Amino acid sequence: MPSRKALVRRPGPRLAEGLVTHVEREKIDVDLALEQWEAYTETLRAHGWETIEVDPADDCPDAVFVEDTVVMYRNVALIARPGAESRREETDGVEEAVARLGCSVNWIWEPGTLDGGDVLKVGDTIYVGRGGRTNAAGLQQVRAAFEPLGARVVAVPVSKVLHLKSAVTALPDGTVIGHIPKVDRPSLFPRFLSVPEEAGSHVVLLGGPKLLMSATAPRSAELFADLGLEPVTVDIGEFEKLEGCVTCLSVRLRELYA
Ligand SMILES: NC(=O)NCCC[C@H](N)C(=O)O
Repeated sequence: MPSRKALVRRPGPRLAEGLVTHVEREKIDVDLALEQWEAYTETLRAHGWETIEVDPADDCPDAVFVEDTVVMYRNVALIARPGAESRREETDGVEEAVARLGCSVNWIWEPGTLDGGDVLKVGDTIYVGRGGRTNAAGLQQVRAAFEPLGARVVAVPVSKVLHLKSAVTALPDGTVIGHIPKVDRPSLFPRFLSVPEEAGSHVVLLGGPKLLMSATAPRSAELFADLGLEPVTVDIGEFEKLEGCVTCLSVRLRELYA
């Protein structure tokens, strides 16, 4: 049976010091962030996902954005090497967590850098964003790790947002969605649907027609509902102030066979 496990990592006390690159810094309410994180993880569980908490990394302000630390393809966990120095130590606990789950573990090595947020999988196509956090060596290492397993790696320029998945994600049928002003090259995707709000570009596939998305994109949610999908919304406002989105707060492990 394919698994339905999701790695998550609770926000630490230094969350407010998290990095901001493309947005103005705003004040973070750490208690509210924790409440939002609890509600996010509860929503995953309510939709059949077993959440597995990675050990906290309280010295790392951005550790809650666990997606950036590892990329899963089949049962292989490729441990990232974050593009921002301040995030490098976040991978330690993640390495242990995936090894404990029985994943085969591989690593991005220096001089490669890669943030998991730059990797979008659509079936066996793996889009890798080449932008502020992921360099050419990192991209090449993703090819070396996953192409022998049957993946096709497609490089995508990213200049307008932090990560590839800040610009685009995909619907259950593989259609890539994005808010045009934030997408460098929509023509790289075989099927592309534009959405009316930036936060509407970010969906986590919960299974079947259900899409987890931010409450700040009501018009995009309406568009998805009109297409027969079922948006499930969460408030992640405190994380959005740090350029986080619904995708970056978890890593779903869908292809582990227990
Ligand atoms: N995958 C993601 O979208 N991650 C968000 C990371 C936000 C964090 N403040 C950072 O700049 O690294």
